[in-house]
Amino acid sequence: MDDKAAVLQVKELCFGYPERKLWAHWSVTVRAGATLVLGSDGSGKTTLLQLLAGDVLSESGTLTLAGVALHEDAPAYREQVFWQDPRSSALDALSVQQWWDSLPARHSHWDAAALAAHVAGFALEPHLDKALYQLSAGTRRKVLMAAALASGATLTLIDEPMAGLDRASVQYLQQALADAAAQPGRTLIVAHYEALDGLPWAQVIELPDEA
Ligand SMILES: Nc1ncnc2c1ncn2[C@@H]1O[C@H](COP(=O)(O)OP(=O)(O)OP(=O)(O)O)[C@@H](O)[C@H]1O
Repeated sequence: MDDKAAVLQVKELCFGYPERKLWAHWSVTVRAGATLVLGSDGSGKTTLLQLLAGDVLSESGTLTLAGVALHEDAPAYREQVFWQDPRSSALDALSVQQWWDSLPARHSHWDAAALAAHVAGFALEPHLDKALYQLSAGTRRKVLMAAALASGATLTLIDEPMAGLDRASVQYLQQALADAAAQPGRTLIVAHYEALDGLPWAQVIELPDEA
């Protein structure tokens, strides 16, 4: 692979939980566009996204995003990343609009026009003043996807995008993901348990099943 096209380089990553070794000296190069992390339940998809976000630190190895190494300048690395764990309750008390309003300060390429398009595409208008804890799982997921897509981040990490989505939203999401992945300088890494046909994956990273 041409290293000039590499956006994210993972070298010699080692990480595991006490009862589950997940990566031993694992290396991968991710290019711009959309990459699928494919794995069954418990294969480590969420953990990998947390590591790539710099949210969980590896035991050893290096992560370099657009030339910035996590171990050398963690704030500059993290500034380039959009990651929100869908299972986290940290944002529960905020309204949808309050959470979104906090994001342009963190993401310098935030695209307000794109967010407005995603509000329409996911039919989110009636939910903007509700607190996140009041939302159904599917609506919460759409709120998160709208932010991820509008973030303009160099690296956007998305966990299980289709969970709880109605058919119309799945179709909208597929198109919106493809459009975001075509934006110059953006890399989207999407974790899912099956192939998600219909998206122009630049790369597929398969994780082995839990032993
Ligand atoms: N904080 C933790 N402490 C200990 N073990 C953990 C922790 N988080 C995850 N694990 C274990 O690590 C493995 C990978 O979990 P992870 O959630 O990353 O997988 P996943 O592919 O996202 O699965 P799922 O889709 O079921 O969430 C599993 O065996 C899980 O039980």
